Formats: sequence, structure tokens, C-alpha cells
Amino acid sequence: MASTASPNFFARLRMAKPKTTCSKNPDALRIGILGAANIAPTALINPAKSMKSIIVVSVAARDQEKAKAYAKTHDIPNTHPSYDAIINDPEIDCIYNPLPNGLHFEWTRKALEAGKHVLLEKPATSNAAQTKILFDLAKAKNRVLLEAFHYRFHPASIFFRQLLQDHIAEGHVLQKVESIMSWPSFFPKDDIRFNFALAGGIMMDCGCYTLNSIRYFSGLEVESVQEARPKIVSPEIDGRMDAVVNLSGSHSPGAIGKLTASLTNPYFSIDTWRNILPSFTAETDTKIFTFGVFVMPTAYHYITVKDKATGKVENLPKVYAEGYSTYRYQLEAFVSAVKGANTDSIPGWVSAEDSFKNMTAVDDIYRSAGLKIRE
Ligand SMILES: NC(=O)C1=CN([C@@H]2O[C@H](COP(=O)(O)OP(=O)(O)OC[C@H]3O[C@@H](n4cnc5c(N)ncnc54)[C@H](OP(=O)(O)O)[C@@H]3O)[C@@H](O)[C@H]2O)C=CC1
Ligand SMILES: O=C1OC[C@@H](O)[C@H](O)[C@H]1O
Repeated sequence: MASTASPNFFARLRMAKPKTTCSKNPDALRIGILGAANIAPTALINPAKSMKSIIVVSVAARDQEKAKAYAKTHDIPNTHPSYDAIINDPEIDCIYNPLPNGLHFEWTRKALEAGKHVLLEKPATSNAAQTKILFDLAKAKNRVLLEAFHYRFHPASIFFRQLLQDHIAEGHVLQKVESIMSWPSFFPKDDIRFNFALAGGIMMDCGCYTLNSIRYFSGLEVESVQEARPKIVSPEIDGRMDAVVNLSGSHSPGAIGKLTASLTNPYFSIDTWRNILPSFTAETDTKIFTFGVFVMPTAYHYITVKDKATGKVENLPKVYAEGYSTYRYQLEAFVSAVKGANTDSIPGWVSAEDSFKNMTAVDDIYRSAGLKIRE
């Protein structure tokens, strides 16, 4: 069978931001965006440009002039005067919700009630109770609701998870997994990420990814929180979180998960730069598996397996596949689900139970850290 080489780094970057929009299928899904959000071009607008199966038809912002300017910049054909208006437009099939965390629940609930399928930014909601209500509603309405843990849909993530799970299936036992997303202050102090009224805090941001990766790659669940050490940057707001959780699952009793999430590391510190690349590691009785840059594997990643007895490190081939971004693979999965595919057969799919368990673990870490769960 002929094999095709994956596009190189520059080609992958170009593919993530296509200059033109392809022609669309007659039955392409029509999706609208809530808010002129910073993340929407990367997570939806650009990936949709090269997909025949979905069209970004409109954006709504609190100020319609802002929506119009955004639509012009990003080649979106239409705008709506309010979030309610876009949600209730019968010509729209799906809604992308990239509002601040604290608005995920309210506006996703309205979208589901209006019969829309929803691609919802992470974290799903402010807390686990809200997540349960949303997914129960999606089920009752027979609509697709996907929490956008985009990294899971990339072929490198799927490969790495299988590699680890195959090793476990051979009888090896996980002892420790660790996930790190730890950066300096990329965002200003008044960013939505640090606003309690908008359900901010680092556990809601980088932290929810680290937890999700611990659960997804290991196949284990968080049983309890051993330790949660927040760096408080304003009342109830964690700028960094270091936590250790006890994991449960039949294949690896006693395994622990460690996470570090930060957006407040000092720029002038060796530690900051040592961990600047997000990484995931899993240690079993015999080996240490590492997936470097697991959260943005399109740009670059590495997968290594270290033999604990010999110290030998095997560097496995990188998995860029067609070279698409994590967001494009995620959008393909979302479209398939809306078109009726069984989500159990979509690799990486984030189920209702999965989103609920992730949010439950976020709540538990907040409680353990002595902070309020988000409202
Ligand atoms: N998947 C990923 O890789 C990423 C996901 N995210 C997630 O996406 C969401 C949005 O993040 P990001 O795009 O950085 O956010 P932005 O700062 O761009 O805010 C998004 C939108 O929120 C709207 N908004 C509504 N109410 C408020 C309010 N009270 N204060 C501020 N904004 C408000 C604004 O809409 P309007 O235009 O109507 O004014 C704004 O455009 C978050 O949940 C975040 O966790 C973020 C980055 C990466
Ligand atoms: O991927 C991400 O990296 C930076 C974060 O602040 C952002 O919200 C997150 O989704």
C-alpha cells in the first residue's frame, strides 16, 4: 500500500490557517459562534475552511459592530445581534460556545433547549453539578454536546494512548502519571482566566487539561485528592496549582497522578523554562512513557519509552498523519457525531460521563485546596 509522508512543520502551520475556503457539501452543517472570541479562529473558523462538511455561517457578539468587524476579518458571511438571536435562528444547526467559563452553562443550556448541537469549550461548565444538567439535557434533546478537549483527537494522542494501554494489557502496572502545563504570565491580570465571577482559576484552564490527560491516557479515574497546593493570585483565584491525586481502576491499584498547571510562573527562573513544553509521563513497573507537547502535537511532539532496568530510551516516530491541527480532527469528530456516527466508535470522544468526572475532579481539587468551587 502506498504511504504518504506527513507535511513538514511549515506546511502544517499553513494548513492550520488556510487562506481560502473550500466548496461545501449541500448538506454541510451550519454552525454559529457565541462571542467574537480569541480562540474561535484557531479552534473552529480556520479548520472549517478546509472542510466540506461544515460552514461557519454567523457570529454574535454583545456589540453587533464588533461582530461585524470580526465577521469581516474572518470571512464569516453573517452576524446576529445577540447570543439569543443566533441560538434561536432556525437556519443554524450547531453552536460553538467559546464564552468565558462562567457563561458556558447558561448559553449551552439555551442552545440545547433551542435544539442545537453544541461544541463547547473546556472546561464544560463552572462545576460538576452544572455539567450533569447540561449532558442530561443534551441526552433528552437527542443533541450532540462535546467538551472541546481537542488534543485527544490528534493521531499522536490516539497512538500514545494505545501504546500505553497495550503495555498495561500485557500485565504491567501503572505506578505514577504526571501531566504538566506550566507557563509564565501570557495573559494580563484582568483576563477572563483570573476572574472568579467568570469561573476563572488555573484549575479551570490549564488544570482541566492536565486532569483530563491523566484520566484519558491512563484509563484510570480520580478517587481522591492527596494534596492540592494553590498559588493564590487574587481572592479565590489560583494562578498555579500543584496537585497529587489517588487514581483508581482495576489494572493499576495504588497509582497516583501528579499535575502542575500554571500561567503565573516567573519569567526569570530556570524551573519555568525547564518545564516550558507541556508534557505527559506514565511510569509502570518496567517503563516510562513520555508524550512531549501532548496538548499541541500538531506543531511538534515527541514520544519516548525508557526501559527502567537498562536506562535505554527509545524515541518513537512522530505521528503527524495528514498534518491537520488537533482542532480540525476534533471538528471532524463533532461533524461525524452530529451526522449520526456512534460516538463510542470515535477515537478520543469525550463522553458525558467523561466530562462529568473531569469536572468532579476539578471541584475536588478546589475543595482540597481550600478554595470555593466555581459558580
Ligand atoms: N481549546 C483551546 O485551545 C482553548 C480554549 N479556550 C477556552 O475558550 C473560552 C474563551 O477563551 P478566549 O477565546 O481566550 O476568551 P476571550 O477573552 O476572547 O472571550 C471570549 C468572548 O467572551 C465574551 N464575553 C461575554 N461576556 C463576557 C464578559 N463578561 N467578559 C469578557 N468576555 C465576555 C466576549 O464576547 P463578545 O465578543 O460578545 O463581547 C469574548 O469575545 C474559555 O472557556 C477558554 O477556557 C481558550 C483558549 C484556548
Ligand atoms: O490551550 C490552552 O492554553 C492556554 C490556556 O490559557 C488556554 O485557555 C488553554 O485552552
